[in-house]
Amino acid sequence: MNQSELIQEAKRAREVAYVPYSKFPVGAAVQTKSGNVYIGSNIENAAYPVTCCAERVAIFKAVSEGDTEFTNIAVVADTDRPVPPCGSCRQVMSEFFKADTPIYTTNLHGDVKEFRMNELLPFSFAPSDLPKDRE
Ligand SMILES: O=c1ccn([C@H]2C[C@H](O)[C@@H](CO)O2)c(=O)[nH]1
Ligand SMILES: [Zn+2]
Repeated sequence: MNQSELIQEAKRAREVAYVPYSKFPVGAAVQTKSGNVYIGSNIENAAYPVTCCAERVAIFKAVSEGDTEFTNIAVVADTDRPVPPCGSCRQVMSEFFKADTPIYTTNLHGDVKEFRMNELLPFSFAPSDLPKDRE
């Protein structure tokens, strides 16, 4: 799936966002090496902090299917500039994405800004930072 098709999938996900509190729907679509595409939308909760962002829903759907090798992701919201993924989602992306994995951020005006993983979260805490001598 090419960039514009992936963005279309993210827009489709945005349509089913569960956002009764913020009324701010976000959509994401992530693609894996196996060629599968997983879509996610933000899912809010009356206990507000329990909310999960669209990006993490999409990534967790893939990982929960054993599909953990990602090639790219698209994120869309109705923002003036292409919507920047939050810090928590960047950390989750960094667990699975390579340093050069493309992240397409966009909005409903058709603005697209492409980043690499290491641009969105440089000097990230990584699995390799954990101590190795733990049982
Ligand atoms: O990149 C982003 C930024 C925000 N949100 C969600 C979280 C919350 O439901 C709403 C407002 O922050 O948007 C996402 O899903 N992705
Ligand atoms: Zn987020």
